[in-house]
Amino acid sequence: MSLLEVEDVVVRFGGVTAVDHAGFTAEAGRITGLIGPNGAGKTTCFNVITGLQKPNHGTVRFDGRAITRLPVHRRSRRGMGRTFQRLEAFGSLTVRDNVRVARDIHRGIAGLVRPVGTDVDGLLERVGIAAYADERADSIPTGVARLLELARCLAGQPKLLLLDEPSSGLDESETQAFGELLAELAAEGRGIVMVEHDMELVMSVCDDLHVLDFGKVIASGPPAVIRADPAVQKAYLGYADESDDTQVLEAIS
Ligand SMILES: Nc1ncnc2c1ncn2[C@@H]1O[C@H](COP(=O)(O)OP(=O)(O)OP(=O)(O)O)[C@@H](O)[C@H]1O
Repeated sequence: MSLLEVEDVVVRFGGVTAVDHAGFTAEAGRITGLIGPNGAGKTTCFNVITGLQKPNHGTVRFDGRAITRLPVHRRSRRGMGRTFQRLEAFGSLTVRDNVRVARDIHRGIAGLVRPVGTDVDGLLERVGIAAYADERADSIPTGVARLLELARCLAGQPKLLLLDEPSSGLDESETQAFGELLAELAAEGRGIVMVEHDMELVMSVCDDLHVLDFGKVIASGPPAVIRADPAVQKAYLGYADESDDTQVLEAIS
């Protein structure tokens, strides 16, 4: 049994079929990449998994149970954590208080009455931003803010982490350090699924990849297999003139 199972999911927006009978899995202890050209349906899949988007058809199973009809907060309680491409921290709070609030909210009423659980300063150390603990979140560099997003997500002690464009705004050395941190977090048993355009990061850090094109999963497998898959190369080659995907051509060819 996989930690996450997405089965035959369809999402339509009027005449647009954003996700077209897509199915894929993600395992505990592994990093799974969801990749594909712009508009392929990656974010819509994330929204279906986390409960922000109701599918027209299909099932999502998490940790052995169907969650397709559960609201966002109940999926979160069951151990699903998500970061967003747009940074979501509270700007007027310090970095430490942002993580503290995330932890206490996750614990619900119990968290507000008796705020114990995740060691906030330990978490800041863990992701490498302890030096910024007392800074306001709206004054920190983007690279630190990305790590703060991750710390806020980890504060809920998720079994599955869903990361939407986590390396966006990071420079090369920050991206490399981030990849190493993700590998450590997965090695501790968490499942990680990420949507990411930085193909160098994807190819170096992911254990498994699923490639979406026009809402369909056109290939699944380890990075070496995906890189050599003619259908994947064709899907990206069709978008060769779009700057975002230029890197993909370099990475997969
Ligand atoms: N709320 C919406 N209403 C109408 N169409 C939508 C909506 N959300 C997404 N779409 C369309 O669904 C398709 C898939 O979009 P989605 O954002 O899931 O793709 P993506 O792979 O995440 O793209 P990107 O890499 O550019 O973020 C696109 O054609 C998009 O225009």
